[in-house]
Amino acid sequence: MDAVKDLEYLREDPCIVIDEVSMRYRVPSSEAPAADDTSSGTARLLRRVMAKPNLVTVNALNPMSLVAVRGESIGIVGRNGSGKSTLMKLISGQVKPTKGAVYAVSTPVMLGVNAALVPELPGDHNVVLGCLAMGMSKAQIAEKFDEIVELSGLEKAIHLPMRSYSSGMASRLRFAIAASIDPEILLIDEALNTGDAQFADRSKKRMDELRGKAGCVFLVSHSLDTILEMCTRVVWIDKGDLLMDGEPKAVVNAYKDFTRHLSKGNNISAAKIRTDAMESLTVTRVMERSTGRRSMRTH
Ligand SMILES: Nc1ncnc2c1ncn2[C@@H]1O[C@H](COP(=O)(O)OP(=O)(O)OP(=O)(O)O)[C@@H](O)[C@H]1O
Repeated sequence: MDAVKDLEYLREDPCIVIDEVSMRYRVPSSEAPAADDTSSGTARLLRRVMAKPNLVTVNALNPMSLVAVRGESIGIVGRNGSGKSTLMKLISGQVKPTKGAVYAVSTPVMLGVNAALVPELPGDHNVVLGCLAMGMSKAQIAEKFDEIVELSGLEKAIHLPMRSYSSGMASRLRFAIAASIDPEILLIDEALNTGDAQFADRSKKRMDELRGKAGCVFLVSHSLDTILEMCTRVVWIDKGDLLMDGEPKAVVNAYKDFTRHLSKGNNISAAKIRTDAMESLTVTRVMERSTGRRSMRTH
């Protein structure tokens, strides 16, 4: 991820600039490519299983630009597979875009996944490792250690190897480690939230504190109430396309309307809502450095 050096040239006070970013995955597919395969049933299936898989392209995100300014809490909504997590991974630098670039004023922290931990080591050793990986000094780790262990709620299990943890316990530890720093850019992907009810309460409290301190927050959630409660701006993505970007109520209502039509089988009216949303989108363009790096929004 590149740092933006000349941010003062940009409109407003950006934390993140997403410049014409797109993401394509190449994945093996078992679908038979050969149209001339006339064999049927098991013979065809066997042929497919034995054959070298053909690679297909998945367009996870089509080119899109966004500028997130300081003080914004941006919710990302969309159907399953629409590209929300991919966008978060691009912002956090976990994956590189196929095209375009993401610029950030500081390293974005994705809650719960950034800590690279070692399953063979006990939880407390992993706390130290995870904190070092996030760039904390020994003194900072010593200061935060008890807080992290307490937030994880692992109690005596903190001394056991991580490989003996349930997936919920492991994600609690990762969350507690990641939440120990106060990032300027905070990313929360609700899909990663696998803790139980008691932990959900504790993590929500810490998340609220972090949101309060962060310069800018991105939140992916299927809970539209959570989005409305927490966000100052909402982005709707569908099948890799940016459809809407704006005031939370307006975007959430349009998205709800869209899914309501889809669930009733009104595909044509749902498609119209999609087209209308896309046509009235105000597109962000990040202009070339030679013209003075600026972002502007045009219809
Ligand atoms: N590592 C990967 N390799 C190949 N394809 C991927 C990969 N990750 C995601 N995809 C594909 O990219 C598209 C977008 O996926 P993504 O996980 O970003 O969607 P999402 O909006 O977060 O979905 P959900 O709401 O179900 O979590 C999907 O078609 C998915 O199959």
